[in-house]
Amino acid sequence: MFADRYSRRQAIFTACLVFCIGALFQCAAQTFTQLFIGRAVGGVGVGALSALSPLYMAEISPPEVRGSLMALEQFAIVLGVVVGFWLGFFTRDIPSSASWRIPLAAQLMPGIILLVGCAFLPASPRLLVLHGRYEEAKRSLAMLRLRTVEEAEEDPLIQLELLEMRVEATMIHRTLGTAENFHKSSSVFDELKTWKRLFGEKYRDRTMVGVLMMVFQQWVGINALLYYGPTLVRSIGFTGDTTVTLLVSGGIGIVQFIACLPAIVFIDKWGRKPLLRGGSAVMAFSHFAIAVLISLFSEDWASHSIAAWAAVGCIYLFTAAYGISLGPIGWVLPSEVFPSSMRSKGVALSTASNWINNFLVGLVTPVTIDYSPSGTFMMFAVAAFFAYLWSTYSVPETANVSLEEVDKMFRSSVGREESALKKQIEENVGLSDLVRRLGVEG
Ligand SMILES: O[C@H]1[C@H](O)[C@@H](O)[C@H](O)[C@@H](O)[C@H]1O
Repeated sequence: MFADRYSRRQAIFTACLVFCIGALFQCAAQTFTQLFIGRAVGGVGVGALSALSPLYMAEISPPEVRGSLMALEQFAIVLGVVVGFWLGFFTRDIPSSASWRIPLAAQLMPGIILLVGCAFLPASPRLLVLHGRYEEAKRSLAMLRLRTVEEAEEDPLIQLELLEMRVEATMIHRTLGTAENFHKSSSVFDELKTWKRLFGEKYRDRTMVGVLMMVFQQWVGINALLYYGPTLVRSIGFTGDTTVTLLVSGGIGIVQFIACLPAIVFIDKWGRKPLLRGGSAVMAFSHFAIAVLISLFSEDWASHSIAAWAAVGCIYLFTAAYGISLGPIGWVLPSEVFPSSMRSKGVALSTASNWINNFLVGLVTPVTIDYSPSGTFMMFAVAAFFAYLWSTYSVPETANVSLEEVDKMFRSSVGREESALKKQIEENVGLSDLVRRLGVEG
């Protein structure tokens, strides 16, 4: 709500401030309750930021490199996972509260950088267009594409981007009311109505893409490995030294981090779908192999050390496959599938799905490991298999198309009347004309 009514920047700044206050509380905590309150406040900030960042990045990126730029979010998340783990690892033996205060204080560093950095973030041109502030939108887009305003006026590609945004905004204003209405504060009832639209006929498909994306991202079990790594590693035979189990599970973060790099390079070249399909297939295979190895050898790992190492290899294989597919794409796809009018709410819902499922996996995993370690890996294998089917049959390819064109992919099922209206608007704002001219010149 805040992100739509004011600006993406203000919303990011506020969420970041909340996060920093929470982090300060945590590292200065004197009692468990204070630590708990600090975690809760920090959690509110990070929850909001995890929805706001992909939303903002999708809106400012040029289509050809949007996937790579957005995959940087995953890069940053995993960098945090790795730094957090290893900082905790190295400070764990400090014989004072510094052992946990240092890792908790480390959060403040990226928090403060972002807080200061907000002053330099250009406004989202899409939101400005939606608010009817065309001149500012042009200036902001020029800045984002490293042009002066005069150059932007001459550049047909920037003009095309701006016109596409205007067409979409006009469509939205026809359905939701004027630009002023969009900007004006709405009642709780109006807000609820907009949320309800996410589940109506027109947006249901996209809502499913956003929500399911995160269901699969979580249920293939990445956080089970990150949270319960040492326990899971013990379940595949490494029962001795705690340092070994910690090191193996610490390696999971590093593999995920390294795997993110090819994702950044290939996500726009190869597209989202091939990465999702290939990644899910490899994940299903590795989890399945671990489940089989556990059920064959768990009675006597000591005399089957090769099998135990093969299982560790499969854990790393899974992590690499996840790190190049569901990990980064989970943060890319939801922001791409929604039109501007519904993007902030759609992405917020997908992000909520991420955290809710993350929480559920965290809750369920210790119980299932206790009951059956091989069954636990089988459960993740099944989730990865469904992710494969879903990415094959339900996911649209969003690589290299503008957000407005993605909108068209879904609209094709929404009806002819609307496309006729859109054509009319395209004529009115001069988009069709520009496209014709570019076609002739090209
Ligand atoms: O994309 C991220 C990443 O893969 C993290 O390691 C994981 O902890 C998050 O839950 C996930 O959303």
